[in-house]
Amino acid sequence: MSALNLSETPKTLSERARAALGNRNLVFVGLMGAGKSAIGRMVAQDLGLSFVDSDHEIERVSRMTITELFAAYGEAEFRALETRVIERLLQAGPRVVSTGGGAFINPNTRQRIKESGVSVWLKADLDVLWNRVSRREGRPLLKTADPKGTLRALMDDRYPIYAEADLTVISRDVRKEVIVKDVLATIAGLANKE
Ligand SMILES: Nc1ncnc2c1ncn2[C@@H]1O[C@H](COP(=O)(O)OP(=O)(O)OP(=O)(O)O)[C@@H](O)[C@H]1O
Ligand SMILES: O=C(O)C1=C[C@@H](O)[C@@H](O)[C@H](O)C1
Ligand SMILES: [Mg+2]
Repeated sequence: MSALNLSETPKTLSERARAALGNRNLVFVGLMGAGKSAIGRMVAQDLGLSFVDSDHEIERVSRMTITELFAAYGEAEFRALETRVIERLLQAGPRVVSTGGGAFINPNTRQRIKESGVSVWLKADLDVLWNRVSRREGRPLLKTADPKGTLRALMDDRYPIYAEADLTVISRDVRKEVIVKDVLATIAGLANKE
């Protein structure tokens, strides 16, 4: 029989995840609709860290929406701005950073994320993503004749790259709190691997 150590208070899941993260940023990557913004904000709250979303930060500094930026300057300029903004956001950690869907695809940004934090890929299947993104405008890459086909093509192109993230959590149709708990448990599990 093992002795009960009363001096050690059991840590909560959030506390264990926070300890495993240490001084590193937590960076969410994945496709549009995966839940990076929604889940990232909730995880930050549980970890007691500040939260920032790169799409929102880009809109704030440019005083334009992402749709307006794409229309006025094109995707290449948007990507250049995104790279600079994320570089800056990663410097002020530890914090939780949710990135735009294309950010991790850029090799420089991917390298910076690898250096400054723990990355979590929120991975979802096509129908989950489609269900979520088809409800809201504001995603210029999906303004095509066949947006669901475009989303499928983005999955084919990008999933091998998102797979380079440190951790993967399946984003599915369950309550957001369930996904948050999965994320925290996966981060807490890092402590056993490192
Ligand atoms: N587990 C979930 N259950 C139900 N709805 C969810 C879940 N996760 C996210 N959502 C909803 O799906 C929508 C898309 O999520 P969110 O905006 O967080 O995705 P995103 O990954 O940030 O996408 P983007 O790359 O376009 O910014 C939001 O309305 C969000 O509230
Ligand atoms: O997947 C993408 O490339 C994008 C996703 C969004 O978060 C925005 O950053 C923008 O619409 C581009
Ligand atoms: Mg988002």
